[in-house]
Amino acid sequence: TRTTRPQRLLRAVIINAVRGDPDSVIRAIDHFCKHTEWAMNIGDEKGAILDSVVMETSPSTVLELGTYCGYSAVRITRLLPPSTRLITVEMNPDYACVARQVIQHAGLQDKVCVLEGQSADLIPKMAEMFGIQTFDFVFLDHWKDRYLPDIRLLEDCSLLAQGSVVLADNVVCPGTPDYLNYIRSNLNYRSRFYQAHLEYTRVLDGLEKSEYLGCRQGKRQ
Ligand SMILES: Nc1ncnc2c1ncn2CCOCCNC(=O)c1cc(-c2ccc(F)cc2)cc(O)c1O
Ligand SMILES: [Mg+2]
Repeated sequence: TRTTRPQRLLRAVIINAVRGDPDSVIRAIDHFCKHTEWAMNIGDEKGAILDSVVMETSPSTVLELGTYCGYSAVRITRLLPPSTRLITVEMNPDYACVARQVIQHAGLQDKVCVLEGQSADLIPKMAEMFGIQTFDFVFLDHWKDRYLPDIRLLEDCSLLAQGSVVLADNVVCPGTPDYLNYIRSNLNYRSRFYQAHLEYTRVLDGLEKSEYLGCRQGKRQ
């Protein structure tokens, strides 16, 4: 049977990227997506915004929802201090398998845990599984209609602390209107929109960064 797009992306990484060099893995994927085959990685333009938010947050505990081929896992993890780990959740086993190999090619396999399963099932088990209390940084990049239920679930599981940062991809394209409405009208968050473009295209897209302010009452009128 024909290969899948993630398998063709992985082959491009193995052929073109230097093993153990995360930046060459990022460059190889962006080149593949620009010149060979589009794929739904955050990409270089939005990726640079992701980098800057990770660096300004300098998180100790990081959660990513929606691994796909591991591109953003490599982008995030290459910026983390040695003792920090990324937990990334992917429900598609074929994507997870490719992501583990991309992450390994980048030499970051000891710093990333790729969990297979539905975010809704795994979030309530995170604290117990990893012996953590809260996440300093959360990156949302999975099903766009899961952003809102999952941010609520993170709140209900007390996995956000004052100062935690949540960064959401694709808030314009494909779009996450219910999430944006919730997070922008909620006094427990301070949000900022970063205008950009859908990866490897001229279509408008953007990222929404939201800082959790702790649990205050009420909604903005
Ligand atoms: N743990 C979990 N729990 C639940 N669900 C989960 C999960 N883990 C994975 N999944 C399944 C969803 O995985 C992929 C999600 N990402 C996207 O769908 C996406 C789509 C586009 C896009 C496509 C076509 C266009 F024309 C224009 C834009 C662009 C992007 O940047 C995207 O990120
Ligand atoms: Mg995305």
